[in-house]
Amino acid sequence: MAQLSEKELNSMRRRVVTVANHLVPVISSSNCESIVLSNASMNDSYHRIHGEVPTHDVVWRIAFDESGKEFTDIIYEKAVDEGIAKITINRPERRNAFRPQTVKELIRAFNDARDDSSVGVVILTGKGTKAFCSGGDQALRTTDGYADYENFGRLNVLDLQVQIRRLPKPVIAMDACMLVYSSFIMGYAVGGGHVLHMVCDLTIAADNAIFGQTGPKVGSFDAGYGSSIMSRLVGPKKAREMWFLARFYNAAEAEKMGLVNTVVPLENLERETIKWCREILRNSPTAIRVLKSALNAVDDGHAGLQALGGDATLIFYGTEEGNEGKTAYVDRRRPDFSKFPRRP
Ligand SMILES: CC(C)(COP(=O)(O)OP(=O)(O)OC[C@H]1O[C@@H](n2cnc3c(N)ncnc32)[C@H](O)[C@@H]1OP(=O)(O)O)[C@@H](O)C(=O)NCCC(=O)NCCSC(=O)c1cc(O)c2ccccc2c1O
Repeated sequence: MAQLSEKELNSMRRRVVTVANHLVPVISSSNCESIVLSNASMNDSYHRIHGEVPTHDVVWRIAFDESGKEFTDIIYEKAVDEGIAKITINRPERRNAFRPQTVKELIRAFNDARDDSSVGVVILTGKGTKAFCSGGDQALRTTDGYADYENFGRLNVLDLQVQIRRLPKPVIAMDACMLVYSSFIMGYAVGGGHVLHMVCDLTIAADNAIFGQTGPKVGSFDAGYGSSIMSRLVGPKKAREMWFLARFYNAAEAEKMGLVNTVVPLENLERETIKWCREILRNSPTAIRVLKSALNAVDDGHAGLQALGGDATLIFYGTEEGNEGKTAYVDRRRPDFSKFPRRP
């Protein structure tokens, strides 16, 4: 066999490292232990230049909305010197069930996170160790939705779902739910709370999270995103199973179904979620923005095209060609587009 030159050997080594870099660390559903990437796979030029994702603890500070109003049903925080916002549903005594007020506050916080250009990723989670969110507060259900301080009902969580879907920054559901109950452990992202995590871009689940729809058991259903996005995530047959039987699924089953991105031990949940945030924040915000709208576009019809089209306009405004049109208008002269190529 012909001897390989040193150059060929180096080239082969580089190819092996490149392939290794595309291997994703596997989380075993049974024991949820991370299989750590070998050092070799981190020895490429990207990692040499960028180094490891930092693992230091986040320092959170309480945030307010643009009018400085205090929140009652949620906790809104931003990481000091990092582009991460965290929104926590704060009704642990109701398993973080939401009422209209909760949803109004969530909408204000998400609006703020969208408008704050220092924020690049938003985490949505639930307070305490027992639930991410158990959906609409059934004690406040009326004949026309959910009512707290008003004389009419609302289904305003539907507006929140749309807001998360269209937010031009990734939203990560952090399912930190754990309930130590006698000798077994469980936690809940169910009903409208389950829909909220599905609408988020990514879901990182604790190993003891529990997922499911309850609607048909309590005389309710989400025939909007709760059905269509679920069908996309888990496939039409599983979606029917989830809705018709209204069973609960553990984190390993949810991962297998494609409902969540990864499952980690509860004690690592926030650390892992922050790591994902930091990895995202290293990347081009515009690339991520356009990718989010592109990934949604085909399912979102006119609204999806509008978001993707808006991103194209946003980028075009930053070009010399786009600027020539505006400048000519302001200067009251004819625009000269002749210098711009008509690309193949
Ligand atoms: C989540 C549970 C499985 C947890 O069970 P567990 O045994 O651990 O705890 P308890 O059941 O004892 O609950 C403790 C405490 O919390 C109260 N609580 C829990 N969830 C809710 C809730 N959703 N609403 C009101 N209160 C809740 C519970 O009553 C206890 O209070 P105490 O005073 O007794 O201590 C279990 O709690 C559970 O199954 N919860 C109900 C889940 C559910 O059915 N959610 C509603 C589904 S429908 C929905 O969410 C919905 C909302 C919308 O806005 C829509 C809009 C448009 C279309 C569809 C919508 C929709 O379907």
